[in-house]
Amino acid sequence: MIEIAHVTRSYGAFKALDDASLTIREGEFFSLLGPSGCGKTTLLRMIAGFDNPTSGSIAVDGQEMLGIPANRRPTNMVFQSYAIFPHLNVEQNVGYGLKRLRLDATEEKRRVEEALAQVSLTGLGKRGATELSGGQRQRVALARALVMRPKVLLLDEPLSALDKKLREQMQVELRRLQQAVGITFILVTHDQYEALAMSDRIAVMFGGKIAQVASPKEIYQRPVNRQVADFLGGMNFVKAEIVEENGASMTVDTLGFGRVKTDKPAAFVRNGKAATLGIRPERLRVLWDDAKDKHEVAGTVVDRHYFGEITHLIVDIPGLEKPLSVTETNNFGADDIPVGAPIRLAYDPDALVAMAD
Ligand SMILES: Nc1ncnc2c1ncn2[C@@H]1O[C@H](COP(=O)(O)OP(=O)(O)OP(=O)(O)O)[C@@H](O)[C@H]1O
Repeated sequence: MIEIAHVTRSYGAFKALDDASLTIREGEFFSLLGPSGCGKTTLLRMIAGFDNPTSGSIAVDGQEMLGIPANRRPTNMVFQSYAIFPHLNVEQNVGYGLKRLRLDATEEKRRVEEALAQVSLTGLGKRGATELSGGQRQRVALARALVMRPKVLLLDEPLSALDKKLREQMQVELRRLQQAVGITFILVTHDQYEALAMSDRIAVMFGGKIAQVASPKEIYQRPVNRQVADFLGGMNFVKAEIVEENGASMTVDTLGFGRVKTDKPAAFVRNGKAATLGIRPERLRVLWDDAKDKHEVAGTVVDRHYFGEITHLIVDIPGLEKPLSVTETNNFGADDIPVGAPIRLAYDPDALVAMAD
């Protein structure tokens, strides 16, 4: 278990990390997600021991890490630029860190073999480091970290140099590997899909602060504020006025959707009677012909964008400040709905989430 408590890292007056607190559980695949410059790499480097907090503490399994050099910590880092040694072969690259442990030759060989098998590189041990594809180099870098049997593996944008197909394949593999070896993985990424696809939990960061920590589904469906909602994909925002609050739910009035009862997230910050409701574009469904739904809004299609398997419809709803963005599959012909056509959209009130502005 990793306990990050009130960690701040200042560069002069600038705080790259500002009072960040976070608990990462043992065996968890945890991602630090946020835009460039939000402080995620800074945090990862401090866990690794390559940098020190200006204040605050970082503990692994109850042991304070401050003052412990990187090579004495139960962590190991895989870098974005894999930094494998070009003059060594795969085996030598993977076994490099083991030299320090002075294992006997058989044991060293066994551990290298084991690490190569974990990343599906069995048989490639004698290959030169320069005779590998990008994906294979990435695996060597992973094996080189795993061979040290760290308690925590730290990954700094490890897939960003790979093309899209390979990246998606490696995401699945990394996730499978993490489950197989059972050690804690902490991944730094600015790619929301990568974080959603791989993680048990995600911390979303902005400007040196942690905005939300939750499961991928919770982060996507119940973002605590507009910034988190926006970063995780498209979101329609609707102005609302709170009529009644009742524990975890509340009733709000909107001009476009009328009066609706919605969930109130635990972290909801009250700002008088005003609130913002969010609904993801794919949670609005086109109602065809005479189909009826208990919850529907009616409007006019003002724009249409074709994306092959899906169509994006922009729908003007009377009373709403901004038109709604709707994602519909093309199974039923959403790609043929003409601009200017009247349209009705069904929604599930559960898909409307209240958030702080
Ligand atoms: N040595 C340094 N001196 C001054 N400022 C720094 C230093 N290192 C990092 N920063 C600043 O701290 C902030 C956080 O940097 P960090 O590398 O953690 O961001 P990041 O979220 O990982 O972004 P990226 O995805 O671009 O790497 C940035 O604004 C960066 O410019």
